Amino acid sequence: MEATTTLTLSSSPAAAARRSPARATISHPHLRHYPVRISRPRVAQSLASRRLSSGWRRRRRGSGLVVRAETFGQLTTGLESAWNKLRGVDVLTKETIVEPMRDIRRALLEADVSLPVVRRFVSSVSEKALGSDVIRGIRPEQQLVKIVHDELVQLMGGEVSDLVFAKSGPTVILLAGLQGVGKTTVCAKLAFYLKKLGKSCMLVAADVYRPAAIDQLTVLGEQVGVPVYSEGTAVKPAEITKNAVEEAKRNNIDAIVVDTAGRLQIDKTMMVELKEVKKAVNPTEILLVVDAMTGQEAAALVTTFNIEIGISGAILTKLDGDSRGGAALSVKEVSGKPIKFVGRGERMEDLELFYPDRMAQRVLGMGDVLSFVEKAQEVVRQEDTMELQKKIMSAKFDFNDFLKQTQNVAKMGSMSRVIGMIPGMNKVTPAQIREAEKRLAFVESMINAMTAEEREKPELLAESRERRIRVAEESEKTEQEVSQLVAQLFQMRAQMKKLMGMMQGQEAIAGMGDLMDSLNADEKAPPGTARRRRRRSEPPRQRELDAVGGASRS
Ligand SMILES: Nc1nc2c(ncn2[C@@H]2O[C@H](COP(=O)(O)OP(=O)(O)OP(=O)(O)O)[C@@H](O)[C@H]2O)c(=O)[nH]1
Repeated sequence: MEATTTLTLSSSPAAAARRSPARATISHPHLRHYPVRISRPRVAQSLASRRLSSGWRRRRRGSGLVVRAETFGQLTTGLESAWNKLRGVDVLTKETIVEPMRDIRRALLEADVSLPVVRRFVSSVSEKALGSDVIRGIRPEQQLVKIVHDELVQLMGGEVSDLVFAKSGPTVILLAGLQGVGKTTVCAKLAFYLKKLGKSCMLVAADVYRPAAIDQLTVLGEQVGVPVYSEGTAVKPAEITKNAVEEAKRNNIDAIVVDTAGRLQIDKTMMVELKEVKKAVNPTEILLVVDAMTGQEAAALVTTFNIEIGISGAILTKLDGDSRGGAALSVKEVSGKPIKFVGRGERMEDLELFYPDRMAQRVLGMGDVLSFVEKAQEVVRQEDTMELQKKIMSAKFDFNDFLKQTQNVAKMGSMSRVIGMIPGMNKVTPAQIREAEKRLAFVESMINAMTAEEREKPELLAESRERRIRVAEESEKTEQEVSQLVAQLFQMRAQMKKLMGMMQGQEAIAGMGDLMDSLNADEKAPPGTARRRRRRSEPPRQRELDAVGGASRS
């Protein structure tokens, strides 16, 4: 059964002249889940009140983190109160997430995301928050930031949706959109983008109702250095576009971008005209240009155009303005069509591919926390911990584990930027971490020179000087250095027992500090010193130490 759309428009000519909002109620079977109320985009308002943000604003939060916020300042702040509600909370539970979820819901609604989208989002975040594992060293609020980030990415379509190019013949990109949304500017920006990709391009003036639009396109074409195809205002847009495709073929042009007429509101003539162009040239891409400042209305518009003519995606303009975020967050979810590009200013280079991941980071303004959580997840896998715990319990911590742990500490080094954020880690200085990274290369070469058996049974090395000499020769280190490494492993076994007690919660990361001490300890100490120091802490097995100590002396 073919779907039908009913548009009920109510706007007096006088009101239209004043550009007051025209209301349109869409009823369509596909919109069952997303009842939307469309009002004509607040074009005049958005143009008049455009307050361009001055780029990134840096703010320092109470937590001591440097947080960045861009256009979605209000949304970012709203979400921030959700994280704040988790201060002092140890774990995410049904009870502890009630308040933060309420804040997230409020923040999204205030950002003009439609209610059904917000409901689904909040329920999905709650589910993930309750089902998430406790990760050592990560505070509940940091965990929630990460969950919300991942959900935002999904909400916006997950992956970047790049332009599609025709397999043969010129790629035809048809642009549609209401008046004043930035369509003509986008035409030129796209041409600029295509040129950067090394594609030849031509602009097509198919807005036959406004001679000024043709002039504007001609000027912009000159600005970006691409030809503009025009047949004036007397020919039908479908005809012009068809002829333009032929012209592009003759001149071996890779892509054409077609500028069509914008209207103050969705009307039948506009849709019919677009359908005719579509039928005449079968465009590779049909992109609807929408104004980000219109919030969820932008998402509803994309839905309507998709139902009416079938589009391949949307371009969101004026994201540098007062956008609250609703459009960027809702378009994909509501319409099923991806946002392909975003406009962030009036210059030709201000058009970028839409990356859901980057956008989510911008919304949250917490890139640092996110990369920290990701890195910590990578470094401190729970399974690894369990495995390590078992090994320590059975005193089987060997050179393979030693290497893994050393690598982990070095990995943490790459995040020394956020070191202060890690509970218990602030006592480890970035300089120490850098030292650990250097040490890793040193240690790795010796461990690589060991046989698999020696790595698993360090006792073999402790008991045999020949083995140590062989490892030293193969790794181009001194025998003394190898002896020291072996001694260090046994020392670590002893210290690991201490670490075990701290394996749960934040304390475990603090244990990394001990690990660091252990790695750095005795590094420059002469053989034998390690032994004395060790006696002060928990002593490892005497036989092992004697063997290594003896080896050092021998
Ligand atoms: N700040 C900002 N302004 C933009 C952006 N894109 C377009 N504009 C401005 O928006 C105004 C309208 O852009 P046009 O390209 O003329 O819009 P249009 O959709 O072609 O309008 P009609 O031709 O009337 O249908 C111009 O002043 C553009 O410079 C953007 O991403 N950011």
